[in-house]
Amino acid sequence: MTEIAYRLPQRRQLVTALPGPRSQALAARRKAAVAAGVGSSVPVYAADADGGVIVDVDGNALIDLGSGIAVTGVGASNPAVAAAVAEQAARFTHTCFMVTPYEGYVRVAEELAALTPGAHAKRSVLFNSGAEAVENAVKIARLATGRSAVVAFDHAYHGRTNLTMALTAKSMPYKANFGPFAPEIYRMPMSYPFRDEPGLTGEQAARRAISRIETQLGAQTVAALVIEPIQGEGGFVVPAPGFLATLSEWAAAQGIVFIADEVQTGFARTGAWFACEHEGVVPDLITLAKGIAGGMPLAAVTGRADLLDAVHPGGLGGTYGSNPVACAAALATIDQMRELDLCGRARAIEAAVLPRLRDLAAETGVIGDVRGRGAMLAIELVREGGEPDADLAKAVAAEAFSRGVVLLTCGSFGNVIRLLPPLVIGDDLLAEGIDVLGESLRAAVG
Ligand SMILES: Cc1ncc(COP(=O)(O)O)c(CNCCCC(=O)O)c1O
Repeated sequence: MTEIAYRLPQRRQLVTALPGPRSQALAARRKAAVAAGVGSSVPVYAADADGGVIVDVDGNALIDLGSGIAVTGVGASNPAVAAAVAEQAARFTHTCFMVTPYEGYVRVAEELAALTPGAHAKRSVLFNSGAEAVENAVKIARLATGRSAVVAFDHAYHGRTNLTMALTAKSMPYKANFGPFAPEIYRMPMSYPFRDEPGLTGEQAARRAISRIETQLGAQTVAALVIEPIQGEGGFVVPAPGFLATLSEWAAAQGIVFIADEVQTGFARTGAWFACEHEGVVPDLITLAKGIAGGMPLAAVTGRADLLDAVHPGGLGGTYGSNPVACAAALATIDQMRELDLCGRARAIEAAVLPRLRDLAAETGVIGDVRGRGAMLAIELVREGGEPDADLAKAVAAEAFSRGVVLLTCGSFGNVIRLLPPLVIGDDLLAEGIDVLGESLRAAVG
């Protein structure tokens, strides 16, 4: 694998209490200026970041196992991405593609057509955020099918806009008191092997959902089925083999648009360009964001040309969608993913980390499930009887942070510790991060 040259020392180093004085001062200023509704996982403020390290404003170097929620796979200051951003910004930062178009958009769309699953004719439309992409994928499916019902799944997360909140399962903090929500959204049971009845196969779980759709809605009323191939915020739920393929085949037979939401799973994160590939599923539409542009805000709906071209001229767009600087970042990011073989690196991360998580499970007895693919891995923490232990997950993340590791939790029950390291993280630093996870788990369990 290509050697990576880092700009910052790839080491964990704490030089003040956490948070240090500068972070504390920033926290006070934030309180007076930033909405209280915006949360942060850690109480320190970033000053620099490179590879697997985030340096805070007090000089503390932390191991990053979050990648800004699965975004900085190529690193938070990848030199090729930074150069592409600077070069484009020096030429023009914006003309609005709906006014004066530019090549960057076209090149990104060409890349997405080539990279996403399926050899069929594809089109893309670019946006700024994952939620915007999901919103528009549903718009396209409804227009193309003339139907209005949309199916989402238990534990799903699709965004914070009104429609994507309706698609998202967990109320607090994403939906509570923000309703009423968009109509015609229907929630079906997910394949959640750890919490399903033992032995339920992926196909059986899919048939369970299909039966409810047919009984409660009627397949012919359904425009789209929206699903994350591996659920992210809902707990890194990897459906049983066959679940996605059974749903996809059934949807095709019913004229239902199969939308794979790969905002969190896309762009090498799971060890393939897209997680659908692991299950041999070719989605009709795929929504993309996060890892696409090395940290610059860009999102996309890519998929069947007949669906996307069904929309009337002017029916899709937005002022900033496909910002040219973000497009330049995306092109550089995709090149870096190829050059550094980040799909291979994600698979290597899985091979190095999953066995260690399983050892931790055997040692501690508080890990009910170890799961994930590539560099999207998780442990689900439980009490004696298997009930979710969100308090323990919180305590582990806090303990890890106190030791200089940024670790994220997730899950419908808040009891999942997730690992999302930058795909460019070095082996030694990653191993140290997992050491700290183990130390933190032991300390939290007591
Ligand atoms: C599958 C999937 N679809 C859609 C989205 C939404 O993407 P945006 O770019 O945050 O709008 C996500 C964003 N996930 C992180 C949200 C963090 C938070 O807001 O608390 C996702 O994971």
